[in-house]
Amino acid sequence: MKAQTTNTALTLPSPAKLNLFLHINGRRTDGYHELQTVFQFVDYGDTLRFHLRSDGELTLSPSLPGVADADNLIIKAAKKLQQATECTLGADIKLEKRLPMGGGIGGGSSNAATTLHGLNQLWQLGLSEAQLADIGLSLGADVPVFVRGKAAYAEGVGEKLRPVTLPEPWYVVLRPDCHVSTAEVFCDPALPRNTKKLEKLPEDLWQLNNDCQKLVCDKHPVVEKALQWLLEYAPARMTGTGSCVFAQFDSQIQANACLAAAADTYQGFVAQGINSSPLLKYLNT
Ligand SMILES: C[C@@](CO)(OP(=O)(O)O)[C@H](O)COP(=O)(O)OP(=O)(O)OC[C@H]1O[C@@H](n2ccc(N)nc2=O)[C@H](O)[C@@H]1O
Ligand SMILES: Nc1ncnc2c1ncn2[C@@H]1O[C@H](COP(=O)(O)OP(=O)(O)O)[C@@H](O)[C@H]1O
Repeated sequence: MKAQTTNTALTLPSPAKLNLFLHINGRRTDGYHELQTVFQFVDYGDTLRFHLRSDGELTLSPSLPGVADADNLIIKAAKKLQQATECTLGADIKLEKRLPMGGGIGGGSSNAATTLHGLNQLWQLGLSEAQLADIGLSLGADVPVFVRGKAAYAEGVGEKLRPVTLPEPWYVVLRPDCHVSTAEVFCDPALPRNTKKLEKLPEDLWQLNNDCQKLVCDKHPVVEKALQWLLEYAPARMTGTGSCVFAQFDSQIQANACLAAAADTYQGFVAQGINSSPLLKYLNT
């Protein structure tokens, strides 16, 4: 993506993330779950273009199918920022959506984080990354890691972040033809919620699990099928609460070959794991 920055317009990337493992350690009194996970970004995602308006209005185009603009995390993030800073400026926002929705790759949360950074810059608000991450947390547990832009070992509800340096392999990410709601997974009585807290991250994260995987695979056979298909090729697992599944490869050539073999049956993409979000490169801070 080419950087296009003027005083009145700004184009920014909005990458996906993978949860390399996901442990659920307990449930808080507010219903949210304590978890441990490692987030890594991939060099594949949406693009957002912000154009300054002086009248305070916020517009989004195109709208997402099935999501009212007022419920879109992009508009919600922009409104939160206006409220937090009493800013009277607005923006026309264009969204180029590539990431599947409800796939556990954090597209909505990433869009929210890119919007917070983008408008902070366009409106010259001068909020710190920590202030943006705080606003982000009120929009979703996954937003802070996208605001910080560093691969991280996360605890709490996903907001206590410690940057980690991971290998940057190639991934095939497949999107089985089903939408999994994060809230539904966390409400399910069959979800395991008492995995013992790790004291220390092991070197090899493949020896850990995604605690949501079995439940989602049992409920959605298409997810189980896609996972079994990938496992024929490489170590594979589900990301977040699904439905996307991913497999890890040493080279882009191997990953492309796997995706090509999947193409008749599954939609998906190849991307490299990256420890620093491409968003950071475009910010003035
Ligand atoms: C669990 C993860 C792993 O990355 O799942 P994915 O959404 O990526 O699949 C995320 O942290 C999700 O983050 P995010 O998608 O921002 O979640 P939120 O909008 O805050 O919450 C959606 C719903 O999930 C439940 N929820 C979410 C996070 C958490 N730690 N405990 C929960 O119980 C809550 O019931 C909440 O109503
Ligand atoms: N900008 C957005 N992009 C994607 N989804 C959004 C957005 N705004 C709101 N949503 C809603 O959030 C839900 C979860 O989206 P997403 O973040 O893509 O999935 P996940 O949390 O599984 O990774 C979507 O199904 C959609 O209803």
